[in-house]
Amino acid sequence: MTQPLLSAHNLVKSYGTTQALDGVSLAIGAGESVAIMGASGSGKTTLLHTLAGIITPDGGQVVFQGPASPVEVSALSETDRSRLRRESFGFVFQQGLLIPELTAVENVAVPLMLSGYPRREAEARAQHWLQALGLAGMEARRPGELSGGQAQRVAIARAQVTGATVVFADEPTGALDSHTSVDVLNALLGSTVSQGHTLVMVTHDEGVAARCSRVIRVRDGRIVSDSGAAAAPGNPGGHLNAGVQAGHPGAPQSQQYTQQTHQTQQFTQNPYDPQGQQAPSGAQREVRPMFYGDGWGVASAATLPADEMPASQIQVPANVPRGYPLQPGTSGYPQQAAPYGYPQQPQGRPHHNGGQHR
Ligand SMILES: Nc1ncnc2c1ncn2[C@@H]1O[C@H](COP(=O)(O)OP(=O)(O)OP(=O)(O)O)[C@@H](O)[C@H]1O
Repeated sequence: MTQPLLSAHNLVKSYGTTQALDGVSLAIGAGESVAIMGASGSGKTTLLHTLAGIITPDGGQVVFQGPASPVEVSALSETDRSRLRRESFGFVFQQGLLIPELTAVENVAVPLMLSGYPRREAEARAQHWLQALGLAGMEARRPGELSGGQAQRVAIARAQVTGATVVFADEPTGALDSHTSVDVLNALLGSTVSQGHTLVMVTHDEGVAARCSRVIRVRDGRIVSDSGAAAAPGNPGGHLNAGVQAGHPGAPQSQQYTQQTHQTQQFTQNPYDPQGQQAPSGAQREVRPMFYGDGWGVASAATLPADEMPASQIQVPANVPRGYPLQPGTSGYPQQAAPYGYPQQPQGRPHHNGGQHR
């Protein structure tokens, strides 16, 4: 590994008296598939969420190598972390966490719409992804009309549609039978690492972990083994928990983001739908705010048929800043071919659409 794509430096996180992370350091390169394993309560999800900028650590740093410069994820404002998650990271969870009122194609299109793509273009890209993942003909189905494996493939399409550099998955096959698990895992690996992207996945399944290029085992909030530790920069001896040294190239002085005193945001078990958030202004009907694909979205109430849901109901709050540097198509953004027929990443910026989106 020359330059880590994502690195953690001495991460510490406590919940009350529970030490969920106790000095975790690691470095992950582009194109790696990393399985995080460990007993229940060992800190796997906390580590995944901290790497993804969902949880802010009490101590330590997470650095993401953006195309322009390294970004200290753990020091970003909540708004900038949300934008980073929305535009550079993808998420797949055990239960998919699809929006039940929306069709498959709408679910996949939402992250693009949140990034400013007009609905038609977003849905066209979403449709390509659904087809690539073997879901042609199911675009108009709602999550309740899909099998568990199909719903997970929709979730994978949603995670990939923005051209995410890193996909984080938390037990993506945990609710599936073994046959369906293989299908979903093939889809996940084929759409990420096969395109040079990175997959970081929590799993209890040794068979799933065996398909990954690297296995990290966690116990009591510490890394106890790492099959890729020797490859980590600054860790030539492969010492556990020693992944990256202080003074790493991701030092925050080249930070392009607005750094603010970050607020600790308490997430519920569903990080897509945290409590206590205010509905964005301008909502046209009764809505519930959704933290969707790590952007703000507005899902219609259950009474609103999905086919009546205009793009204008999916809005980004006014305080999301423009000019985010990590755009698909930007110099430095991976532009590798899609060897398995997966759609290419979106190119360039979306068209303006009457100011409904940023
Ligand atoms: N929001 C929270 N509030 C309080 N304690 C928490 C919270 N989230 C996690 N914990 C505790 O932190 C520790 C690590 O939790 P975490 O969910 O990261 O473990 P895990 O390895 O992913 O577990 P599992 O495999 O059961 O999902 C556990 O003891 C857990 O009870």
